Amino acid sequence: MFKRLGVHTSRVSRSFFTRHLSTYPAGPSRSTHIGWTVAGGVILAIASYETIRSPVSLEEESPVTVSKKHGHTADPTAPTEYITLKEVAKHNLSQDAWVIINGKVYDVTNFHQYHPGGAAVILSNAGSDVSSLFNSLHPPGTIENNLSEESFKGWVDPEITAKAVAAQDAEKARVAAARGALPPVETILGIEEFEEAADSVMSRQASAYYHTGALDGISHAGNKDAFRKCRIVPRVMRDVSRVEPQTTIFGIPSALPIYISPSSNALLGHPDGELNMTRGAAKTGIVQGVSYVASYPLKDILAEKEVMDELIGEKMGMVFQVYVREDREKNAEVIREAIEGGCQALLLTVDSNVGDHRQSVEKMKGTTGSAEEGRKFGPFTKFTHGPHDPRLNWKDLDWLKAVAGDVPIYLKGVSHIEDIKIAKEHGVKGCILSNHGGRQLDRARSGFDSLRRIHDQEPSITKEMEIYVDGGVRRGTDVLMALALGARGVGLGRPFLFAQAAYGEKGTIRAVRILENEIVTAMQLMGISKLDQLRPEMIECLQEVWK
Ligand SMILES: Cc1cc2nc3c(=O)[nH]c(=O)nc-3n(C[C@H](O)[C@H](O)[C@H](O)COP(=O)(O)O)c2cc1C
Repeated sequence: MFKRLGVHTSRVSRSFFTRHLSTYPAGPSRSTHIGWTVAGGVILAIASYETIRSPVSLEEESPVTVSKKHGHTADPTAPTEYITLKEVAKHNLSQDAWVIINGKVYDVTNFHQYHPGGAAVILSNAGSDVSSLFNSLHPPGTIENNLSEESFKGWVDPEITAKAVAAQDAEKARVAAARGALPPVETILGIEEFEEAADSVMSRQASAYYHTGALDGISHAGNKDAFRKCRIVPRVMRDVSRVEPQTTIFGIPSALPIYISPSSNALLGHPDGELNMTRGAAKTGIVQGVSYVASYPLKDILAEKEVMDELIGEKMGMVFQVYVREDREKNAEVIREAIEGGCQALLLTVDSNVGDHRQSVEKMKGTTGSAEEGRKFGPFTKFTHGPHDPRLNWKDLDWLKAVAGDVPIYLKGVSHIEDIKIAKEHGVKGCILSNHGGRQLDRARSGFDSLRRIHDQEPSITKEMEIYVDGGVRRGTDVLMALALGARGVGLGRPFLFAQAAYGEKGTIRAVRILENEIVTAMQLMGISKLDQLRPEMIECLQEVWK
């Protein structure tokens, strides 16, 4: 539910978090209550992503008291008073909303409107225990990164939540066993095989979050289909004993024409989250795209980059993806932090000016929305969309350019050829043709189909500015087909999320190695030894019926 936001993020220090850990009530359920731990200054996720709703009901609770004394306080720092479920239940309004998360009560009245997943899910659960829902979708660190210290209202008696805690522990044990049962990473032979491995170690909700597309999933499925429509016409009898798959991506030298497309919430899959990708990208020489809403704090990712730079003896490739928020000042602060930390380009995501619309994930949250009668919207009703800013428009590029200084800007999520031309006029370095992995506008054309369209209509564009593609790329041949039609490189989102979820850093490296092998072999079989020998004539695609 919660993610880092521009507003109300008065960052609570780690000491706030650890203090709360250390004051957690003593007693039998203490060791089973918390799904998080702190190691070496880094918060490690061992949160269980269980599907349970708390089995606690109001009926199970003792009288209407606001608090009750706890009898066994062996730990002098343990709370002696608890907030009753009945008291929490009273705070179930948008102007007064409390929730229970892992035995702690939080006031989210000033937060719910900024919740990236929408206010509705918080409000429909206000006044209740949302631990299972929360744990299944949020990485550790979420609370302290988003809620102020004052939001913490107190504790719920651990005896009351013991059943829910036990269920979460069972899930933790299941995940540990599933990780132990994973086959060696070297047995993964194609990047799509990571999905099954990752699904076995993730909760149903976390898997759904990674897999899902918007609404009917037409764009999501269409992304892979777009590549299936095409065939390669290889050349023969050429010396391909030496092959060079190297190129530059976003102006950064890259071992391969691929990059890790920025994706949020890597921590949902693995305790090291985005750091797995930082390490994997550095060690294989490809570029990592870091999401504006990465689950690890940006400063931790940048610190890991520094470690990697030292290790590999050069600057690893890292670019920062930008979401424009209503609070531009806070926005600028985050972007400057990324640049100062060594990010070499900015990818401005332009297909997400409002939040997503993913029915399958919504279903799991159990939100119902409104069923009130009456006309809700008039012409040009002003909508609020959580942290996204629906005002985003071309003029914002002047603001971003001023913040970026010399750092080049690329637009991520472009489909229409006219938008590419406007972007060029605004001094943007390049565009990423993408429909956000089919997660935003369902039925939006795939990035690869947009590339084909450009190639048909105005192929010179790919010479005038850098064009990238993402969405549905799963094989080395997909990469080469995109390059043959004018792309400089391609991004992969889900494959790296799943790879790191199942195998951590090793998964990221293995995914790169698999793609490297496929790219090099396909280049040889196509009769080319360098990427610039790829030609559009080597690709033939089924034409759409309307052509
Ligand atoms: C779970 C998930 C989270 C994502 N988060 C972001 C994000 O924070 N910012 C962004 O610009 N794109 C995000 N994307 C989109 C990816 O960058 C990329 O466009 C997409 O995943 C490409 O499609 P693919 O998954 O088929 O490779 C996300 C995608 C997924 C699957």
